[in-house]
Amino acid sequence: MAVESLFATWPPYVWCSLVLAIPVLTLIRDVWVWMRMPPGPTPLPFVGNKLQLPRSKPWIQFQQWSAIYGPIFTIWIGRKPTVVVSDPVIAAELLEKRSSKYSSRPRMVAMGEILWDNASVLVQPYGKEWSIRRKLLHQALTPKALRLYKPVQTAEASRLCSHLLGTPASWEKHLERFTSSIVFSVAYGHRIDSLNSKVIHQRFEFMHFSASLNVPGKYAVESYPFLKHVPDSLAPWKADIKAHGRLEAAANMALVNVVRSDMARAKTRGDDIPDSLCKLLLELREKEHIPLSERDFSFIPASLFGAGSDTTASTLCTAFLALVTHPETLRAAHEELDSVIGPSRTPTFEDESSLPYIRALVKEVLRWRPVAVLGGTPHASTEDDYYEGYYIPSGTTVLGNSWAINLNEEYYPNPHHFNPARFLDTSRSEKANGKPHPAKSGHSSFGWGRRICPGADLAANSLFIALAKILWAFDIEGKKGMKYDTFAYTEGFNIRPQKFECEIRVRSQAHRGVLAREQEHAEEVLERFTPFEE
Ligand code: HEM
Repeated sequence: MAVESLFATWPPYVWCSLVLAIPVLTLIRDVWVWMRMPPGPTPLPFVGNKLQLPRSKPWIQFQQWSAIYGPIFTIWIGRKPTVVVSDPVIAAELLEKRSSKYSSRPRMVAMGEILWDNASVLVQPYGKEWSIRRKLLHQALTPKALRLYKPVQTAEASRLCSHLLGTPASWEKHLERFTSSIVFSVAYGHRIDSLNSKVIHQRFEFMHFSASLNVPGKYAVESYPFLKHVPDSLAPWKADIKAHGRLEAAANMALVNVVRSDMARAKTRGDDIPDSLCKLLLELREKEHIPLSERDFSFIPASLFGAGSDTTASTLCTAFLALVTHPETLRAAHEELDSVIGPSRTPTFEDESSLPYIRALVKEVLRWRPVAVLGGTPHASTEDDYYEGYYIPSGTTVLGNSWAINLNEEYYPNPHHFNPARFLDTSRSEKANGKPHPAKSGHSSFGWGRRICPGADLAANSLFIALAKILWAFDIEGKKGMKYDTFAYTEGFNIRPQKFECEIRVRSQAHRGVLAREQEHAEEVLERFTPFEE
């Protein structure tokens, strides 16, 4: 008998049982997995913990759950498990020591696959395509390459001080321009003179659009990825995303072409053009085969703005909030700068090793309020694994909750107290200093293992030079009678303090004179980095 005629002879109750059996068996499988995974809030069948997740600041709820369920717990988004880690040692064990299993990203169909067509290193799954891009980024961010970028970082920091001197009330905008200009100068060898430049508007539009795709539940394609194969004519949402993707790719390629023509002019007319990440990669591309299309190649320098500008600016905003609310740290910084540098010049990178307090202050800012509050983009596992007897199936999303990790009392006693000194004397007792953190940096704000932020040293250099010069030049204090809330932060993947006002005053006329002199020198350095037009 043919199979079809066999099915046709089945009575309806067999069909009904079969239809019922699918969800029941799925549920039994889910319960079986759930029972073996790290414990967490009890999920509902098929819905998971979706209804228990707060709309606002989930990292706080996650921190509270870690107090109940332990430093590694599971939550379910529908039928997909997410393991949340709140302890730096466990994060290092999974995401670093076992990084061959935990270095992928959860699938992001709308953003990673439809918009960017898998060109962006940030959301790319672990594998060959990712490692080609990652290797190129490393090649252009080696310690030697980082030294090439220091003059522009120094000059931009002097310029930042001069802007703060002129219009202190616009301090947040000045910080944003500073980090945007560094990112563009490092990526393409062109500076940003104003946040109104076209290129900045365009980048912000791209960032807002990609962020708008990442809203849970907005696109059915995230739960049913086969929908990405529906023809564009039947899926206007998809055609719209693709159109945005084409615009972004064209803009990225246009920026690479700017550098290409700079290099051509340097060859033919001997123009003196600055070193940039894009230039280094184009030179490399001339020497060796890089298996990336023109479009895919152009996403590498472009990744610097999305990943490095807002994060660094937000960290500087946090530094201002910390200084305003912990004035004793401003006094300690002034003491160090006055004794090591004195009043007749501002600090430079050469002074870094003689300024331990400023270096500790940079680390403490990164720890105190981690901008990538949930560890940036989540990791995903690619093999089944066990941790302390708990099962972690392949395909699990793994979130390092940087908020809970960086504010973990066991490692950082009195964690909400902004105290750079905790990074100064690491030989102090565990009671005074907390348990030692597994990373050399002493915090987890740049992520973990093979996916750790490739721009960490570049960002740390920007933070150091900006804060060293600002602290040398200014008093930063709270406004009289104004109350400051150190928990008032924005929502989103990257957080920054909600807008606040503060007093920024130059420390003396002598300091003002030095700033003016150094500003002149900075303009000379920056001349080579011709600005993008407004
Ligand atoms: C204070 C500033 C910054 C912070 C706090 C920060 C933090 C992070 C974090 C937490 C991650 C995810 C790491 C992980 O998955 O384990 C990340 C990834 C990344 N960051 Fe940064 N970042 C900063 C600045 C920069 C800069 C200046 C660049 C420019 C080169 C950059 C480029 C990237 C890229 C390309 C990735 C994706 C890496 C990958 O998926 O393989 N970041 N960053």
